[in-house]
Amino acid sequence: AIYDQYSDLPAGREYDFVIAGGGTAGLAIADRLSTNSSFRVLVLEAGTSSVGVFNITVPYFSTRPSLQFDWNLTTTVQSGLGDRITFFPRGFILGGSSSVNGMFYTRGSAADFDRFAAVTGDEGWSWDSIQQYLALNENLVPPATNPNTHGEFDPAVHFTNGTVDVSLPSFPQSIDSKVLQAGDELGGSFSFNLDVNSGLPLGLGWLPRTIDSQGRRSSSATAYLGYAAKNNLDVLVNARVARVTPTSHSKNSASGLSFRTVEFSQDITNSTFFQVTATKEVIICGGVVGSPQILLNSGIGNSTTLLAAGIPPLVDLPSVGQNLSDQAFIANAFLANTTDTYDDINRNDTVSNEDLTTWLGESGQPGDVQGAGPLGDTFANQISYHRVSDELIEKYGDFSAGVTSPHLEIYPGNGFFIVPPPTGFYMSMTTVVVSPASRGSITINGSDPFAPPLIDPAYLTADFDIAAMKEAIAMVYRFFNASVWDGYILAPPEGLPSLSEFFTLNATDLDLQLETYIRNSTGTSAHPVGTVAMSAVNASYGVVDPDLRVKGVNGLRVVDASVFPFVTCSHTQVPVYVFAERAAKLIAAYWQEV
Ligand SMILES: Cc1cc2nc3c(=O)[nH]c(=O)nc-3n(C[C@H](O)[C@H](O)[C@H](O)COP(=O)(O)OP(=O)(O)OC[C@H]3O[C@@H](n4cnc5c(N)ncnc54)[C@H](O)[C@@H]3O)c2cc1C
Repeated sequence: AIYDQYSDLPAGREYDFVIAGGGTAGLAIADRLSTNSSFRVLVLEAGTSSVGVFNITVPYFSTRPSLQFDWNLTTTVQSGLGDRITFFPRGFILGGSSSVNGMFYTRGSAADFDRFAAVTGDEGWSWDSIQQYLALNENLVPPATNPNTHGEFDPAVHFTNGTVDVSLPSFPQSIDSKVLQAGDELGGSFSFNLDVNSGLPLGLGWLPRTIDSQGRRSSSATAYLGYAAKNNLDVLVNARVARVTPTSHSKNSASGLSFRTVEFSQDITNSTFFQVTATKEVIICGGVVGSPQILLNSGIGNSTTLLAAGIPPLVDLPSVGQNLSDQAFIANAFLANTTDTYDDINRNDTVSNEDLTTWLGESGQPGDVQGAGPLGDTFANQISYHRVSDELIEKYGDFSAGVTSPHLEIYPGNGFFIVPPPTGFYMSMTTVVVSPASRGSITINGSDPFAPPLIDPAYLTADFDIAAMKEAIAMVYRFFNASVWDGYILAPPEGLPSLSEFFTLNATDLDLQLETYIRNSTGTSAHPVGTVAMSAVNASYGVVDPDLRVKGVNGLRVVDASVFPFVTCSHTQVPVYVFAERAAKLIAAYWQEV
């Protein structure tokens, strides 16, 4: 069951597994482990319950982020972004970021997973090996209102028996046919790809999303946890983990320490802590920020910096918090010659209310909706993936996972991204550097376990990243050069040249304009990874081994986006589910054997 107060948990209960963080990975693991009725599982989630939260159920409302369900973190001053600080969204609710994300279903490339296998020396992370976990996770269903999706995906690469509902777009956008026509006309890297989730994502294709057949968000909370009906699974919300502490000595690990006790608080304004000890393992699933923060608070990290922060170092693992990789993102909004966009939904209550009535359907009951109309869908119907030019690769090297893996993602949106200006109708062409070279870090800010950490994604600090973003924006202009857009685009985003000027400006002026625009406009794609990176068993760097056990200690694993050594070329929820599914298997197998 889901509990608000520690005192409400069943008295005297012992737990085999304590999971710190009830997010995307945490709830998937909790569900899988608790299918074994002899395992007793406790999840500690810092945020609130997701049960009955209407706004996160309606897919399009993901464009109206609710600060109540977010950690409200910001980055440090970003030198690559003209010394700006930027918002760094993370879900603060059961389901974690899967409860607030944009619901794009993208797996990454086969090469991404093969690279994971190569750097860890564990074939179990290869593309072929992870198909079984994709199958456990994906439940491809017809979209709400059951439109014809023939030709929008390749059924041979999808799965229909998994846990999270996945569907193709349900609501046609007025730009759909133009986008596809432009791709046909231009060919090249905009050539049609029947399925960007086949492992070979290059090209332009349709975008599946984690939305169910009734047009509702399918998250780790709705799909894996449900209402937590199993009596061997307890979930405590409003429970913020401060640290893990050594429980007993063991001969089986390098440091002799076994971290099986979790210290947490239900009121971070006073320092009352509760402690709970796992008889088998603690699994940290706090995400790319929470997980390194918990480890560092526990004295697991770079001993020198821990001492400086006033924390007694217990295990010297200098990679904790390092290697932060996020994809630079710009939602380039062009003024368009139309009134048929999404813009009014987020600025005109009459339109929004009508759309909500359509989404609710005849019953008008949130639990029994039809999910029709724009609110039952997310904000993009297609997506495209591209390589940068050979010239760039020669100059800077190739930061992608391989030649069939992209550096850039571009996707059209039928409106201004998130909240539009009061007037005007827009078409967005979002550009993302999906294989960044920049690496940043997350460090704790002193010894207060709940003080927000210092988050430095180091956006655009590597020359490759800004050069790649320039190529992405040039691709957008080439895209709009297709004849199907004649007269459709009226004006560029502020700071960019008009469609015709772009091709006539001299190279130096154009480059300068792009540089300024990009540094002023870039923010997070919300896909950070890498701060508790996995590495080969004997590697001199990294934090967890290929089985996701924290190196050099006993009883402690980390499973979430923080363990990816590289960001996949995709949005990151599907890879997180893959890691959670495999981790659950590894954990269950380990404890069944011993
Ligand atoms: C706004 C947004 C939009 C996104 N859009 C997409 C998209 O469209 N498609 C896609 O594939 N990916 C998307 N992503 C990325 C994707 O959702 C994340 O990569 C993924 O959900 C991360 O999973 P996780 O398990 O690593 O972390 P989370 O899901 O964030 O889970 C971490 C959990 O741990 C909890 N926690 C943290 N610290 C503590 C602590 N000290 N004590 C207790 N609990 C703690 C958090 O509250 C949270 O519930 C988006 C992310 C965001 C934020």
